[in-house]
Amino acid sequence: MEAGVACKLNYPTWIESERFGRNSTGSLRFGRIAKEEHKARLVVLPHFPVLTSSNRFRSVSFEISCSSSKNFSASTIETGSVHAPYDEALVLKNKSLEVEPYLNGHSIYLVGLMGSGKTTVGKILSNVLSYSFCDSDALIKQEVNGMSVAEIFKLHGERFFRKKETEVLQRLSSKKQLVVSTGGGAVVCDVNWDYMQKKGIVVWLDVPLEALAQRIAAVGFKTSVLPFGTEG
Ligand SMILES: Nc1ncnc2c1ncn2[C@@H]1O[C@H](COP(=O)(O)OP(=O)(O)O)[C@@H](O)[C@H]1O
Ligand SMILES: O=C(O)C1=C[C@@H](OP(=O)(O)O)[C@@H](O)[C@H](O)C1
Repeated sequence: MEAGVACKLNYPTWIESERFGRNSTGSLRFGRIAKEEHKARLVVLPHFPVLTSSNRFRSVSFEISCSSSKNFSASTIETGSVHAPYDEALVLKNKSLEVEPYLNGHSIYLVGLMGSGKTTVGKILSNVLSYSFCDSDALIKQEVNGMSVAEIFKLHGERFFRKKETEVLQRLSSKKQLVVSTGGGAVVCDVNWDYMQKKGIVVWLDVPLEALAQRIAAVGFKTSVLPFGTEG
């Protein structure tokens, strides 16, 4: 199974480390379609030391493991460390440029919980890679006359929203050179994975829950409230 492509995307979360203690690590997991009949999953686990005001540069260690399907246990294929400049966006930009030659135009689907940074990271990535940025929630809203996600859930129910979400991902799956910020719940539907991995690479922004809570609290639930337990 092709595992030669080991992408090293670091997604630092040291901003959270400052606020929430000294154990935060950032991790970035993404899948790479090795061949049509196989799906490879590469997992990149960068480990970030905590930001200290004195040092501009820190060594960021990472571990890359690879498995040939969802079920096989991943084996570590590479570990190492990079000297990361402090600017988070710059780290992301530099790593994106490093990864770009391996992408072969594959779209990138960012998944993760609400507040994990799918939109923020997605816009930086699309800019650096000269890809088009898409927000699946925004595409769904366009189809329902600009109604907010909360209004869609309230008026039509979650089942309606999930159906629209799958239709949007199906349409995007035939396109290349996209960076797609998916909705936090897109991963709950298996067929969405098939569409995202058809011509794309799925990247999971795995942010510590404490940091997520702070971010969502800072922007307020009104932006993308999810009336849990509603069925449409
Ligand atoms: N790496 C980060 N460190 C700190 N705050 C972040 C980071 N990435 C995103 N945020 C903030 O978290 C909030 C949610 O980010 P957003 O990109 O909208 O997440 P999502 O699209 O996954 O819901 C925003 O206020 C954003 O500025
Ligand atoms: O977690 C979820 O199920 C949802 C997250 C939201 O997207 P964001 O993750 O972009 O907020 C939005 O798709 C909707 O409220 C459903």
